[in-house]
Amino acid sequence: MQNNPTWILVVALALFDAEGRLFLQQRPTGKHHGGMWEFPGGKVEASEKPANALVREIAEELALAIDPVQLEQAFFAEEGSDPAVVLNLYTSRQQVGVPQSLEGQAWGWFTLAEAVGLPLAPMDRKLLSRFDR
Ligand SMILES: Nc1nc2c([nH]c(=O)n2[C@@H]2O[C@H](COP(=O)(O)OP(=O)(O)OP(=O)(O)O)[C@@H](O)[C@H]2O)c(=O)[nH]1
Repeated sequence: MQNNPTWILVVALALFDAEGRLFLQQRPTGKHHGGMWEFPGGKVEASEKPANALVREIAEELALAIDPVQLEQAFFAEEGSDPAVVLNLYTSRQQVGVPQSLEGQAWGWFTLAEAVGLPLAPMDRKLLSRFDR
């Protein structure tokens, strides 16, 4: 990978519970988009496959074991430059139990109508609008 990439790949998960509610978490203040609500996930590291990066991020952030077989590719979004962030969103309806916020973020399960009322990271708002309500 080049030292100054023009884009970075971020993987994120739209995780739905049995009632069709969506899991979202709040970004820590002080980080890019601090205080905004987002899908769990993070940057894909060099030499990592995107789905494996997502499984790793969800384990690190929420102590949840996501089954890659239950991941479905959903939508892409792109934002900014130098580098552009390309967000690859997956969905899963795997029933996971209660997440543990290992990094201390607030989190919750939201209907899509509730989710759009939250302060969302801009790409997340675009991505959410793609789901049927
Ligand atoms: N994880 C995640 N990142 C998102 C979302 N939407 C969005 O714009 N981003 C942006 O994508 C980038 C991902 O950064 P991250 O901080 O979550 O990734 P990370 O944990 O691997 O990185 P770190 O080592 O910098 O903490 C940030 O610029 C973040 O603001 C989203 O829904 N989930």
